[in-house]
Amino acid sequence: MSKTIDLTGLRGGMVVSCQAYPGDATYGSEIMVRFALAALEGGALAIRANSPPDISAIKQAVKVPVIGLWKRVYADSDVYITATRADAMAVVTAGADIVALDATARRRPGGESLQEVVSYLKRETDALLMADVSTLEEGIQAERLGFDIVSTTLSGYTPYSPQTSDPDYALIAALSRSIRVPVFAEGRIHTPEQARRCLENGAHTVVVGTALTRPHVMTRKFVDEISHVRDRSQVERG
Ligand SMILES: CC(=O)N[C@H](C=O)[C@@H](O)[C@H](O)[C@H](O)COP(=O)(O)O
Repeated sequence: MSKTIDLTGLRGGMVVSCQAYPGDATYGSEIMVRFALAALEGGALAIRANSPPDISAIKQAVKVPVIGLWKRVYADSDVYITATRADAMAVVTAGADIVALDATARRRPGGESLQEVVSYLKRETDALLMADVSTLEEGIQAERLGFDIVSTTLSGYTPYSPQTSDPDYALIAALSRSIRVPVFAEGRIHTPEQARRCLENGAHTVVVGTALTRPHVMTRKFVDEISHVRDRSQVERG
């Protein structure tokens, strides 16, 4: 699959992000493939995945578009989602149809500029480019640089964007009014109602991760919520 991917096929639909970190009980490419297959059974139209091994395993198991990224920590930069040209190329080589990259204006590892990375990928690959942004300005700039999709992924994860527990509906709406490329709503979408509200605010497609593919995080949310009641009833019982 290459640039022939028709993004209109994803309009109004859902992407499931299948990611786990070393140490998670769900860590490992085989399990990510299972999550991806389950997502497709449920009607997801594409998969988002992290790291070349997971991308390649999922690509072999599914026919839908795969959005790939590679999260890596660099000592000289806060950028960690497909931070370098080399990381982006590894994602493409693993088979991603769409490469997601941090598209903030922050300094990148080794001082590479976002513009250089985008120009290089446009010249050397057929993959579509998805800009993970945290503000309206970053989204507008990403469209100017030639990104094919802008996603609200990083809202709440840069120090200068709103830190909320909800999806950033305001950013989704502002981007949808201001740019022509498809706007994906991503980040803290935990319920079907929230996903629907993202679309009602202008999102082209919604991306859901944690609520579906990080069961330990969701379990913790339940446990934390009910623990207040349990603590109270224990105090009352003496
Ligand atoms: C900020 C960051 O690093 N986001 C990552 C991007 O790939 C993933 O950890 C998220 O799971 C993904 O964006 C989906 O969001 P949520 O898991 O909230 O549904």
